[in-house]
Amino acid sequence: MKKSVIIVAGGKGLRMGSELPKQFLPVGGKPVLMHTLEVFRKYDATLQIILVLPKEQQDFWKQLCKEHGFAVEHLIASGGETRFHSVKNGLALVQAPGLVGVHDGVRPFVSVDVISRCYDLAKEQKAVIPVIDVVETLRHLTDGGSETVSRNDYKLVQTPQVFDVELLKRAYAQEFTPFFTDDASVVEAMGVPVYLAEGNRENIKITTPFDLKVGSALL
Ligand SMILES: Nc1ccn([C@@H]2O[C@H](COP(=O)(O)OP(=O)(O)OP(=O)(O)O)[C@@H](O)[C@H]2O)c(=O)n1
Ligand SMILES: C[C@](O)(CO)[C@H](O)COP(=O)(O)O
Repeated sequence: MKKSVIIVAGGKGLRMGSELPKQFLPVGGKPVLMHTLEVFRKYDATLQIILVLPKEQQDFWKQLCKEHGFAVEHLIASGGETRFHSVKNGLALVQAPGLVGVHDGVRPFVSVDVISRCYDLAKEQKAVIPVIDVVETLRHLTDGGSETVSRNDYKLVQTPQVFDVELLKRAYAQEFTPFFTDDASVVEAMGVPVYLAEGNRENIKITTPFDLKVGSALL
């Protein structure tokens, strides 16, 4: 079965606040994005990798690849206005039938085990996402104040989110709404259930300068 992954790195990184876009910041001597592509290549030597980058960053990325002797083969698609639009641009390069994963470029610490589990389960389940337990106490904000809710009723959602290609293409043909914060929410909007798989705690999304410090410690 043909397998692809769309690695989205088309965002602005506003919460990181760095001049260099966060996907290019060095962790352990090389850009975040190179770690991310490498772990997918390690998972499967034949996986089609599609990297989504803003148009204006594509030449810089190619230059970085030369400088680092980075040889992981991949296609490049252009970033869109939101994550939804970036995924849609990447998806245009994927052909059915098969499985396609969508992964945040800024999640370089996903494990090969988690990638493998999500693709394996997606052969049967069609829509699979990795999640982890909530380890802190959760409060829900109400009109008057706030109240404790059971953390056992919630999960934290990660990527890669893996789908049957034809299903994901149908999902992404829907009109965008701001409620679409990940790929599962887009698929669910068609009434299709999503299967939960175990993620890995190290699979953090590098969002703020604090996450970069955690990332360096994880290497
Ligand atoms: N228009 C967009 C917005 C986000 N993303 C990608 O989606 C992933 C998760 O988004 P997030 O961490 O929020 O990245 P940014 O949108 O860049 O960050 P911020 O919200 O702080 O600006 C990132 O890999 C980001 O590059 C994307 O491909 N295209
Ligand atoms: C897809 C995601 O990483 C799952 O946790 C998350 O929803 C991305 O959110 P963001 O708003 O782009 O940070």
